[in-house]
Amino acid sequence: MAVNINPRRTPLIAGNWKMNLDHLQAIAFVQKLAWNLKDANHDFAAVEVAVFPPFTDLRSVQTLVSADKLPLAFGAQDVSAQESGAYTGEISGAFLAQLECQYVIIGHSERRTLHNESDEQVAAKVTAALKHNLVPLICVGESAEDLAVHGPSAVPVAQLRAALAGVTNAADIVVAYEPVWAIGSGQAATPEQAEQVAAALRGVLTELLGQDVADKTRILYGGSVKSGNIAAFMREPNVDGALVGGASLDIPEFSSIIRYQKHVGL
Ligand SMILES: O=C(CO)COP(=O)(O)O
Repeated sequence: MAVNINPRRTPLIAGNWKMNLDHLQAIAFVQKLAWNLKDANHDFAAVEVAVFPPFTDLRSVQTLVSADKLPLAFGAQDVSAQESGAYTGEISGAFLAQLECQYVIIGHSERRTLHNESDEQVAAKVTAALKHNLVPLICVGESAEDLAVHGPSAVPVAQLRAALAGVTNAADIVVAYEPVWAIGSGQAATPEQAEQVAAALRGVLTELLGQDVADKTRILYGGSVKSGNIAAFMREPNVDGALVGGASLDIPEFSSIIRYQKHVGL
């Protein structure tokens, strides 16, 4: 099996906390995670680590990361397509940039399904993120029904095409392939399935943004990632990391996922 050694793409292990951990819990969590990784001599340049707390935690996380110079990236779980104004409950990319967020998750399946987010809204949010130099972490993925009807790649490919509608070829983006049926189900995709879709997504990047951008853009797999299955995903040539939900809330488990190279000797 191929080992992921593309030198242009630093693997990224990202923790999507969803609606978990308040700002006080976030401080304790991030501190412990950083200590745990430091104790384990984690090489952050070799495998980047990012956390995605709820909006209300971001200021606390920013303060901690900055004061203690923690080598952790962080971002928000969503962003408004709007800049400012009468949009009750929305959060501008300008505010996230002020909080030194590096990333923002856009188009997570929970936003698409629970909040009816359309491909057009996802594209507008991607444009808004890039405007503020936030790296959009664009989520795509098929439902179980899509999988049965269209196979694994069709819907994620169409979603990525739509999300990139306003993107020019200089953009720094991250793509996450998260099959809806694998999220929170304990039933991850097989590494082969993830690779097949990731390769198709890289084809879309090549077509729309050019070879150079496609070569350096990280494509993550998400959906029931655990310490026990991460290494097999990371062996796939087009899988450059993981977007981890439930397992990112358990420090030893998340740390073990981040340190996947250690326990498989990659
Ligand atoms: O939705 C996810 C990350 O964004 C995946 O969640 P789980 O890792 O809990 O399956």
